Amino acid sequence: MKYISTRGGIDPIDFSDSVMMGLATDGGLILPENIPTVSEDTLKHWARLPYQDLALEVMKLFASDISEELLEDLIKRSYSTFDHAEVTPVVEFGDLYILELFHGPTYAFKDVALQFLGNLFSHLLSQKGSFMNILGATSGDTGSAAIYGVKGKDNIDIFILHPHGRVSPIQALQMTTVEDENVFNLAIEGNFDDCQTVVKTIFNDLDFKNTYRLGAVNSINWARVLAQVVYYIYAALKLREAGTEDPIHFSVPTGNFGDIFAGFVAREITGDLIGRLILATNENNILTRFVLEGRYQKGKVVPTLSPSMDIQVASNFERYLYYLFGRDGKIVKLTMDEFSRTGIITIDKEQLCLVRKTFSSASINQDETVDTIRRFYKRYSYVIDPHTAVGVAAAQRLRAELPPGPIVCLATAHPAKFPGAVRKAIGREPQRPYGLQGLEGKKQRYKVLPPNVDEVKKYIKSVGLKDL
Ligand SMILES: Cc1ncc(COP(=O)(O)O)c(C=O)c1O
Ligand SMILES: N[C@@H](CCOP(=O)(O)O)C(=O)O
Repeated sequence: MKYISTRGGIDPIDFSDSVMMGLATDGGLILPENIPTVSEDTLKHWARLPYQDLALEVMKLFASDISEELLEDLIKRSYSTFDHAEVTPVVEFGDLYILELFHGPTYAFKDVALQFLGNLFSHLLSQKGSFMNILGATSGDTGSAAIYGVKGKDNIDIFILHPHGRVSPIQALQMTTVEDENVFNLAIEGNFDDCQTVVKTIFNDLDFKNTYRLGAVNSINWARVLAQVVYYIYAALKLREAGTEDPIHFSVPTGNFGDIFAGFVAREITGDLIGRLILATNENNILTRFVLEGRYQKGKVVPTLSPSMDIQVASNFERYLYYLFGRDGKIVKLTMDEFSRTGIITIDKEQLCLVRKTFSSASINQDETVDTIRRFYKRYSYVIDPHTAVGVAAAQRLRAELPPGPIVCLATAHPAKFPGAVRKAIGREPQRPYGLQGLEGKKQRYKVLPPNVDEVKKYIKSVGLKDL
């Protein structure tokens, strides 16, 4: 399998090179040259596999330059840190299913991909005898998951930008209390979009990227998306094995469009197994407006109770546009250049029809989010986090307009990461799992910086060029 850029400006490269490249050197996002599809017989075989074995089957379709033995070892090690034997179990609640994605070390779905990516980076770097400075932006969860994926590894330093004061206090502590010397937290005086813009601008400075050997942990890195494809297929096949014949719909709390794009890829691979993808947003609803109106128009970022989704410019949306625009890199490039100038992308009616065959969408406000946590708890004695609640509320609102089929809601984070929102809903904070206890007593390390590319570069330069 070879990899290309959404903007058509790179020669095809191998999986390993695409992982190291992160953002494509032409400013686009990396995608496989094609998305393989599998037969019904293969799906029947996959349905009987444990999570790790399924991950191997799916990933080997895309990582053809990595030996099966190595891939298997990376997968086994990556998921040995999870506290559930099934890695991402599916739990039934009345007419909905919850796909629990928070059993990894930092209690959010990001661990599924970042435990794997941390191990993959480490392997590729030691093979080359090389070193990498990871640069990433977070609205709360990618940061800690990436840090936990690489902390203490001696061929990697990691620089994570988070919006100062705009992630939950526990999310901030998860990042800033890590003691390993290869971890650098930058608290940016701005919002997540500012952090992401700084990171992407720095990646587009190819001299700087090469000199400082920058690597990406955000979902601009294709390996992130790939690892997330697995749990959609795993959950859908679980329901298929349990006797469901209709296509399985997924409700996905969405911000940067990485997770739901993984759902799109899973849907392409598996034919009719997966039905509609419900794109659930909070008040930062640029993507909902796109699905409803065919217009992708930047607004202002609004802080909400689901802060990890407080995003306007969705990084992976460009990957979807590539498919929507008939895999034409030139059109994608023109469209993205236009978007940089005007802040608007508009599609025609035919394209909007295509969008709506795949996606349904709803925007859920904060009162609805709190109410959903409350009602779910009252009915099932099960606490969902505010991001998951956005997905559950969207599923409940849209159910009547979907074709027949069960809905699986992605539980993207453990509720204990967002005690404030949970307290609002049920009058008490959720029980903290072991890994989130005692954070407040620990020493914090972070540097406050303005949302300024030169300041961030200066900081990286001051600590980031190791002699090997
Ligand atoms: C808990 C949680 N839910 C949902 C999302 C949205 O996912 P994505 O950015 O892949 O759309 C995020 C952030 O990525 C998150 O941290
Ligand atoms: N919500 C994310 C934002 C970054 O998204 P990514 O999937 O591109 O890493 C976060 O928690 O940081």
